[in-house]
Amino acid sequence: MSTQIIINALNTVREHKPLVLNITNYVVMNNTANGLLALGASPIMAHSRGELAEMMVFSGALVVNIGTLDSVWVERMLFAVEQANKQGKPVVLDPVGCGASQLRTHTSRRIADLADQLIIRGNASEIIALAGLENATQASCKGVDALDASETAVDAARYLVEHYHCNVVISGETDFIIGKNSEISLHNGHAMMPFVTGMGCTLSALTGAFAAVGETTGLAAAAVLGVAGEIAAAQSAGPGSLQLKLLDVLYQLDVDTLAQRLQLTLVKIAISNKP
Ligand SMILES: Nc1ncnc2c1ncn2[C@@H]1O[C@H](COP(=O)(O)OP(=O)(O)OP(=O)(O)O)[C@@H](O)[C@H]1O
Ligand SMILES: Cc1ncsc1CCO
Ligand SMILES: [Mg+2]
Repeated sequence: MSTQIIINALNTVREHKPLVLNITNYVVMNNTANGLLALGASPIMAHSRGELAEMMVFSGALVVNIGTLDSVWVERMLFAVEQANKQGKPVVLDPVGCGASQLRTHTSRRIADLADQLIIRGNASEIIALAGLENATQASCKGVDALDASETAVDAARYLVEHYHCNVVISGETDFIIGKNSEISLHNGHAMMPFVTGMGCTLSALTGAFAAVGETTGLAAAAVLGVAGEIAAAQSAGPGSLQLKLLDVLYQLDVDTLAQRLQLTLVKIAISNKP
């Protein structure tokens, strides 16, 4: 069932080419725009207050990535989220480096509080820091790279799902897609992937493309990037080639290869007695 949802979502993105509005960091603007194009979606990077409201009208989703934050960007991000809410559009939050500074942690929480339809995609350290649970094992967050295994962030992700009424994707060697009604672990990807900067940011951008066509769990993006990443890595001598090869593989990825390679496990499915 999950496999079919992923395939349908990829076909729909390619058919509809949704516009994804990104307020993202200086490091990854190029990677993530190219990732969206290779997937079959249409990126726009914008952060001027003078155009965000207009652009949100015809964008399918908003991706807010706090990677190179400063005071001007904080205000713009909150304004953009208000516009997304007004238009009934989903918001993907990438809380890059959450926990590394109070500014990042505080801003991530303000954005998450504000967004009506929210998906959070972060690495384990960011998810643990964002949740800030008192009994959490201390997340080690010194910068933008994860220093914790994704498994250790599952309780934090569950807390975020409840607290912000959102869906959460924890990326890492195993990705976890955590929602109110289901939890899925995904074992695709390749150990070379974290050696390319912005791989997680690309995942968040792709999450925006899928959300724009109604796949708001984050599963399809994690599955597609995981499979594309492992195929690309197998053909790459190192991170330089991987960064380029990934775009070719995303562009060429056919749904049969995707389905054959998927390694996902349904961890939990909610039992509901509601009709
Ligand atoms: N050790 C690994 N093995 C397999 N896949 C991995 C591994 N580490 C990361 N990935 C994959 O790489 C992608 C990015 O995840 P990662 O957790 O590295 O993001 P991130 O830390 O937010 O990256 P960045 O901040 O540089 O954008 C995901 O698709 C994830 O599944
Ligand atoms: C390296 C880096 N620093 C701020 S954002 C970013 C890209 C990966 O998240
Ligand atoms: Mg990241």
